[in-house]
Amino acid sequence: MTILVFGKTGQLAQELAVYDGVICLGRDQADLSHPAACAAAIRQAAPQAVINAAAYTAVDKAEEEEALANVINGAAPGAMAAACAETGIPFVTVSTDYVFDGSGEAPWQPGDATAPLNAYGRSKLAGEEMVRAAGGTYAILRTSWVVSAHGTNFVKTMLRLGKERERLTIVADQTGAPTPARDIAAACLEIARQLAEDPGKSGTYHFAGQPETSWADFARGIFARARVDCAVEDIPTSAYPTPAARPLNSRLGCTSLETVFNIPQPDWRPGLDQILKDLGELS
Ligand SMILES: NC(=O)C1=CN([C@@H]2O[C@H](COP(=O)(O)OP(=O)(O)OC[C@H]3O[C@@H](n4cnc5c(N)ncnc54)[C@H](OP(=O)(O)O)[C@@H]3O)[C@@H](O)[C@H]2O)C=CC1
Ligand SMILES: Cc1cn([C@H]2C[C@H](O)[C@@H](COP(=O)(O)OP(=O)(O)O[C@H]3O[C@@H](C)C(=O)[C@@H](O)[C@H]3O)O2)c(=O)[nH]c1=O
Ligand SMILES: [Mg+2]
Repeated sequence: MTILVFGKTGQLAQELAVYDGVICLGRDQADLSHPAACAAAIRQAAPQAVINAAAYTAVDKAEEEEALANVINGAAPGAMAAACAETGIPFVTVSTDYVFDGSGEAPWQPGDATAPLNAYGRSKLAGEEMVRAAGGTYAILRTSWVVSAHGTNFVKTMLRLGKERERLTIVADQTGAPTPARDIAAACLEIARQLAEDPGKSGTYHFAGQPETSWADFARGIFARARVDCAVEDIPTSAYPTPAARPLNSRLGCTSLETVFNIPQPDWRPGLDQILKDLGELS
């Protein structure tokens, strides 16, 4: 199966790039701030499926650049989905826990009401709506707290800060689950393959690691595994002000992905160990 991937340098894109039959388009080949160019790239490459692994992911900066975030996270996947619908191929795109308002303590299910707290979440939700409206074969895969050895993420930030400082204050009242980009890549490919066989599986699904944790406990776990000597002090979100508000409850209910696609939730702990090994922080 030939699969066209939007994104080349990002966490997910780099994990997809290692598979045979995957062609990754970087920003120089397809700029998502020009949605029509993304549609044209699909028509030109004539793949058997498309995965969108590119996005505007700078959550705080999006507050100042909401219009640009809306084009990259909204109109661009919309145009990709329309081009895929035209040519009759499956489209897989990735979305986020940040489409929810984070209320309550129950895991969010795919059909639950969305109410993003920030500009990034609104832009991702706009993308979801445009992808559904395109009327083709699609999967929207919402995930959370993506980590890998590549790009920028919480694991790499903690390793950097933890080596510089004796103590860090980390929010302890945001609950969710880290998700290794490597597992998301494998899931996206399996979903694309199954959608090509059965377009009836189209829909919105959740995919996150397990078990649930907080950012503070996750930081402690990273330091324990990598043997970094840095104390973590729990703080409430109110003590860590940021331009963008973040949801307190980021739990994602992932059972429908397992029922429909037979893709189980990964345990993020061996995934973290593999990332630390890839970074040379664990032998
Ligand atoms: N990171 C996370 O914690 C989470 C991510 N997600 C979603 O998962 C998906 C993958 O995220 P992740 O791999 O972490 O993202 P990254 O931030 O690691 O990478 C984003 C990618 O998008 C590309 N990109 C950004 N703007 C453009 C543009 N205008 N034209 C072309 N390419 C562009 C970047 O390219 P360049 O290097 O050139 O800027 C980069 O390759 C996204 O849909 C994201 O919203 C969901 C939940 C959590
Ligand atoms: C560096 C640092 C962060 N934090 C907090 C801030 C935040 O609530 C949490 C995680 O920080 P991050 O910068 O990784 O947060 P953020 O970039 O918002 O992470 C999100 O990215 C987008 C793209 C998503 O879709 C989400 O699923 C989620 O992964 O840790 C501290 O409390 N102390 C610290 O020293
Ligand atoms: Mg971030």
